[in-house]
Amino acid sequence: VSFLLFLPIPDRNRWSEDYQDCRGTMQSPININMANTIFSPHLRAIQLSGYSLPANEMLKLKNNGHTVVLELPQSMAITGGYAQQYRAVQLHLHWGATTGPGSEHTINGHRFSAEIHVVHYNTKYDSFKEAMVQPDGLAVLGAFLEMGPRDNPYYQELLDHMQQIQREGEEVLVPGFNIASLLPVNLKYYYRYNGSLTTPPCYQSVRWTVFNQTMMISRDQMLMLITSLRNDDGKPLQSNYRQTQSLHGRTVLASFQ
Ligand SMILES: NS(=O)(=O)c1c(F)c(F)c(SCCc2ccc(C(=O)O)cc2)c(F)c1NC1CCCCCCC1
Ligand SMILES: [Zn+2]
Repeated sequence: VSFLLFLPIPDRNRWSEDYQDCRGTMQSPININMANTIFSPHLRAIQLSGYSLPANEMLKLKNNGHTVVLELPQSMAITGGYAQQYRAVQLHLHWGATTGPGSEHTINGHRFSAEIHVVHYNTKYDSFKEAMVQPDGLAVLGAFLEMGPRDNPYYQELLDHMQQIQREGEEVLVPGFNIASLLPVNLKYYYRYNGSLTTPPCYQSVRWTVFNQTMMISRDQMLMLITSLRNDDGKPLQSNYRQTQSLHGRTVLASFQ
């Protein structure tokens, strides 16, 4: 038994892949091969409630060293498109660098410029912390961002403040706005699969929705996103996406044909 004393004890603060769930068989992100998705007519349009926040509701925007996180009130909820109701926790982004794109999910092997994740927890659990270890505990809405000819005024609500949180740990308060404007207008067309958090502890507790419609922001806005933040080493916070994981036989459903 004495050799057990010499086993390395994982450092709880190290966001590394030595958490056992990170080596599980239901990991995210994944490549979505459109030819292998299954059309499911019972997948209803996603319904959002309470997403339009008044300007006097201030939200915390934080550089946590890995991404930019906007904390969200639990008054925001998913009320359609899932079997149960989910309440919002936070949203954050994944992006690349000037050398290449940075979405987490890929479609037919194509990586998009960036990806937004809006994280929610199942209200059948008392708290997010309790929910995030349950198989039906979390719902994350994901949408791809691409570069287009015009500035996106809704993403500008976040990008306006990135210069104020350049260093890890810095945070700023931003006025509320309609968070639904960060997601596609059409919430009917999406992919659905069971997966995980894409960062340690990699809990396999996420019912993923990846929208088919892509959001457009301008080239200048994308540059702002990929050049504003520094990580805990003071280096540019870029390409903060995890490699795609094996499906291990999982099926990806599509709400459209
Ligand atoms: N794609 S994702 O949803 O898995 C995801 C990532 F890929 C992420 F990379 C992140 S950020 C990395 C995890 C982290 C690090 C520091 C802090 C802090 O100092 O407060 C907090 C979290 C990140 F925050 C999230 N989402 C989080 C999952 C991690 C822990 C619970 C918080 C809610 C959702
Ligand atoms: Zn994410």
